[in-house]
Amino acid sequence: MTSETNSDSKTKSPKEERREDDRVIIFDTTLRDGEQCPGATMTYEEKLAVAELLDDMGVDVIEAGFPIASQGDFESVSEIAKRAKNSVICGLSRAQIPDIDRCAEAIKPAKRGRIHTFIGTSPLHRKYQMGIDQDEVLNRIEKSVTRARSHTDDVEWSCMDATRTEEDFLCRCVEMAIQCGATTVNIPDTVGYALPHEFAELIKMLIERVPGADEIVFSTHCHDDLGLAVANSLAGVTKGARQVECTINGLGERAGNAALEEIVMAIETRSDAMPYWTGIDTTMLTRASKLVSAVTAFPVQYNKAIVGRNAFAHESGIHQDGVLKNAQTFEIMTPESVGLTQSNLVMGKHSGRHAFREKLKELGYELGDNAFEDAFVRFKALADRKKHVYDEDIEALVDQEIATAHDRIKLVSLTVIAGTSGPQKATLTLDIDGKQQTHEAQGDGPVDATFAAIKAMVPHTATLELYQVHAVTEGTDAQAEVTVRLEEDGRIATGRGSDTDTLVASARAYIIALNKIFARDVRKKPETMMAS
Ligand SMILES: CC(=O)SCCNC(=O)CCNC(=O)[C@H](O)C(C)(C)COP(=O)(O)OP(=O)(O)OC[C@H]1O[C@@H](n2cnc3c(N)ncnc32)[C@H](O)[C@@H]1OP(=O)(O)O
Ligand SMILES: CC(C)C(=O)C(=O)O
Ligand SMILES: [Mg+2]
Repeated sequence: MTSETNSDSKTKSPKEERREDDRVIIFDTTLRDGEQCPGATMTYEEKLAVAELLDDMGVDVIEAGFPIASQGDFESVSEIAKRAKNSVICGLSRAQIPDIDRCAEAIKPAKRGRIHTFIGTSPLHRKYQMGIDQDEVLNRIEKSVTRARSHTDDVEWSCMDATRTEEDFLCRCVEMAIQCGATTVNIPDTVGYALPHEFAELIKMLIERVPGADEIVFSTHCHDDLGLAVANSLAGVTKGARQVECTINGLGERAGNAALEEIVMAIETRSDAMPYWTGIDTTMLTRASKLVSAVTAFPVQYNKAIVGRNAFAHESGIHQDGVLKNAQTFEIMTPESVGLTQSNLVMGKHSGRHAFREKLKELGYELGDNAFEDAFVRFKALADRKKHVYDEDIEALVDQEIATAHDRIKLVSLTVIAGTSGPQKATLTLDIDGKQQTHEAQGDGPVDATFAAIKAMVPHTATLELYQVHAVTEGTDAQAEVTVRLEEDGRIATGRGSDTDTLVASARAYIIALNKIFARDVRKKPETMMAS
């Protein structure tokens, strides 16, 4: 790599020069492996929305779920299969006939469907997970892949824990899968154990040694336990793998999977050093990241490559100076290439009303004159205290104005009767539009009773999509942090409440989410809001 590799003289291979052999198939498993990480469960509608975006973005294969896992998973895979325009829709199944048949049924509506079947091959998985020997593993590969091929021509087979499997045995397993009709052989680093040079050698070894290897596609599926998932996947590609399994924001079991956005942008940005290419519309990466973060309620870390909020931010003077003169001094890719419509407006205490109005417009606010003046005065006060004012600060500043002006509901007091003798009751006092009201409600447990009391006093159509409790600290006096997600007309509002009393935290979280829904309605009509 020379200093010129990322300069004006950098030569990217034009599209027409791209060789079909160098195309890397992007297999997204956000809806399957991604959803397997604790707390990332998505609703049916959320899965459909994510799948639609992945399809539009040019993802080649969408692993939509594990159909035997639940009726819900079956239905979402099936609906995604029905709706997909371009992507191949894939379902996962163990090396068991009922799993495979259920998967085949789920992907049936797809224009192009794939069955993905897997089995553990390592000594640990053979002995402890399944209690079977090498011959039985081979027998199950034969039966499962053959069964999958009886349903479809597109069959992927995976050797779970491949990187801790004896090489000779792994070769025999891969050979068996190919003989029985697997068209893609996926090599998972299930526990994120491999180092890049080892993973590269493993792919090379399999391609060189296994008969029929040149007839099929080798795939990588790397986990990030040592932070090497992307490096390992790319190392595999350099030795012949042509499918990479990955997820948006790197979501997935434990530390996650290889991040799709990082794989795609590494291939795109370093096309001077690697001949590979993908079919992904990179300008949709930011949207995809935001959508997955919103539906899973998993925040994206600020310094996350490609999609973190600091990924293209420059705050220090020397960097700002360089970027203003030529962005390439400190940027190896443009924000626009990943779909960031980055503003040239750097907001600070020296900004004036024109810039502030433009910024508000860009963020989707149109305030009346009085509201604008109020917001501008508070923005100036904030900029005096803060070194850099981010878009989020301005949004919070204006939203807070809207929220406080329209904080229709406030919690005044809550008394709950719980325990085994039942019925569980909540007596709740709320301040609604400045007037105090009290209501007693019964429920199926104290949380249900509390929410029933809120619903009785503040009738609304939003439905409860998620209720989650986390202990912020340890011990029986821990602060409980409750997350409540409400859905109304396809839009989500999330509320977080904390208190040492879980029920008070629950009531707070619900009320915050409700207030957000009311504030949003007002935000749709800014002038009305300001007039009120
Ligand atoms: C590395 C990965 O990501 S693997 C995918 C992990 N994802 C998931 O597990 C999510 C979905 N899973 C589920 O909903 C459930 O685990 C189900 C429906 C698949 C199975 O549920 P259950 O029948 O209750 O079994 P349970 O999950 O407790 O145990 C797994 C069983 O599958 C067996 N098994 C595990 N992997 C495989 C495989 N690839 N092929 C065949 N059998 C397997 C285990 O040995 C165990 O069998 P046993 O009951 O004979 O001991
Ligand atoms: C099911 C397989 C592909 C998997 O997720 C893994 O091994 O990590
Ligand atoms: Mg995995």
